[in-house]
Amino acid sequence: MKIKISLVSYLNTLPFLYGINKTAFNNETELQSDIPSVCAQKLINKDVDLGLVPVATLPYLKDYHIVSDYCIGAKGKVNSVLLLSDVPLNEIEEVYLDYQSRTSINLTKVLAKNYWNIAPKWKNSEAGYENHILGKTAGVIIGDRTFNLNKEYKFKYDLAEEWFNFTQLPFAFACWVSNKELDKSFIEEFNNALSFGVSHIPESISLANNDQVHEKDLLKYLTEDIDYNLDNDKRKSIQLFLEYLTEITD
Ligand SMILES: C=C(O[C@@H]1C=C(C(=O)O)C=C[C@H]1O)C(=O)O
Repeated sequence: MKIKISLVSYLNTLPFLYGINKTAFNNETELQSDIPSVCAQKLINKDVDLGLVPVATLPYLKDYHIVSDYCIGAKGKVNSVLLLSDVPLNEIEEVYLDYQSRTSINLTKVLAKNYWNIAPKWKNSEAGYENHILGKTAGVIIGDRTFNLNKEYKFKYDLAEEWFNFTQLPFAFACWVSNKELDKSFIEEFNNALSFGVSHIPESISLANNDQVHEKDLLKYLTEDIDYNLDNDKRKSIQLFLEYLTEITD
């Protein structure tokens, strides 16, 4: 039986995709490409065995295993997870929460409560909500859509940078998680594939099917902004974030 994998459909997963495709490994797997909130739901529902899922999903999984030393993380600015606003933090009254996100929308709540000391009204969103970010209504936007949008707003808060200023720690937005114990040899092979991809970032860009962003900017984003290593500081950061998350009720 093939192992079913859901991975995030954003440009920052190209190195992972490249690694999986370039190794013989893809014969053993069935890949599905989804927005992060759907990756999360599929892993929770057991529609897939393994996923690159938002870390905020972890408390909702009965049995979970972080199977890899790779993640979608950042130390300081990530540039693709933003709170966008026409007004500064202390004037924001409402915040649209990106329907594609699970981690960043919760990170926004954690930072609002513990670091920014603001208590705006949280609003769920659906496709097209970007057009309603206006005046005192701000919005969280993640992923590829931020590349062209962020010039349009006067205030732009980078959530990985804000988290770093708050905790002095890097952040991991998503990591590779299985909802069951997987074969050791599979995990090893899988990590080799990811490692191959992460060490071939320039080549992985050839998979991009996106005219939103120039190749040069994409290379900078994948090599300087995104940090793929799930090191000890990022693991510590995930634990700290999950602790803060238990205090978030709305
Ligand atoms: C940095 C990013 O991290 C993403 C943010 C996620 C979230 O907020 O739930 C989930 C997956 C990550 O890919 C991004 O894709 O821009």
